[in-house]
Amino acid sequence: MDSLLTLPAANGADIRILQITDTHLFAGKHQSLLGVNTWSSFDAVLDAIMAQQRDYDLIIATGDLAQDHTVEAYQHFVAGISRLPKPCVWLPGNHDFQPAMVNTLADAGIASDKHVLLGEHWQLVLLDSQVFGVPHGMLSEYQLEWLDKALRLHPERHTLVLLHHHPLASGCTWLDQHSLRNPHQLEAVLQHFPRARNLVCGHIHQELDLDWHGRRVLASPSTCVQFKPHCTNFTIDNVAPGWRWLTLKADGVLETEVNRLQSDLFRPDLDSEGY
Ligand SMILES: Nc1ncnc2c1ncn2[C@@H]1O[C@@H]2COP(=O)(O)O[C@H]2[C@H]1O
Ligand SMILES: [Fe+2]
Repeated sequence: MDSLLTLPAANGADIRILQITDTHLFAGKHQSLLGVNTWSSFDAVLDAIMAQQRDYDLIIATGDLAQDHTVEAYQHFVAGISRLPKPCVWLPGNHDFQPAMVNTLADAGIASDKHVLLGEHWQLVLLDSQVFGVPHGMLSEYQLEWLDKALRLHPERHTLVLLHHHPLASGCTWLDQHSLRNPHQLEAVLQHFPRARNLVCGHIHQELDLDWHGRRVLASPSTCVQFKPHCTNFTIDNVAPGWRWLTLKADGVLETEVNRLQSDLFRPDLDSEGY
């Protein structure tokens, strides 16, 4: 089992987390995805987060950190995220290339732990739902067994489960063909753990807050291009890059808010038909 990271709550009992997702960085800092320079938009998001001067304990990076499989793209992620003076944990998305990702992030001292104990009352578990080479997700038997084992260690803790792929229909037909293919198996594990009530994902580049079998599933904007909610076919949204704040309260309540860049510097090419 992956090692266990333990972080104290810096501010009383509440835990505050910053989610960054789907940075889609390239080897070249000049390169763009659907008309958005992904390094510049990530950098602008980091500037805006720093300007907020909020206190927080941990950063979670929920996949698709690189678009082009290169070590250089992960080095750019490291250079950016290192501007924020907090620990970061991460999981892979469908576009990630784990041989480059694992080593580059580890070499930079970014924790590879997938089970994090947060203060006295909470824990995070980070899952790998990548099926290499395809956009949809699947949790392997290994991942499901590991999740079960991790949750059995601390069933009394309130739990946030993180994975890249959304486990339920998002309302975008074209994205729902790329969802997690075995959500029933995830549900079968989670049903034994009533305190595992909250899930956070990336992948769908939009803000969502949905009920899934009595659990809460949050999806979050990308730091680059956004997809328009409730569309049948591929549709880019003309809203700014964003990030999510989460506050985990001692009694198990989760409070959250999405923030976006105020500038309109990162407008995508709305006529693009995919990538
Ligand atoms: N036009 C399209 N139709 C369907 N899927 C697409 C299209 N363009 C891109 N995709 C895939 O949809 C995925 C959604 O988010 P990702 O960034 O993981 O990667 C995207 C691509 O793999
Ligand atoms: Fe993705």
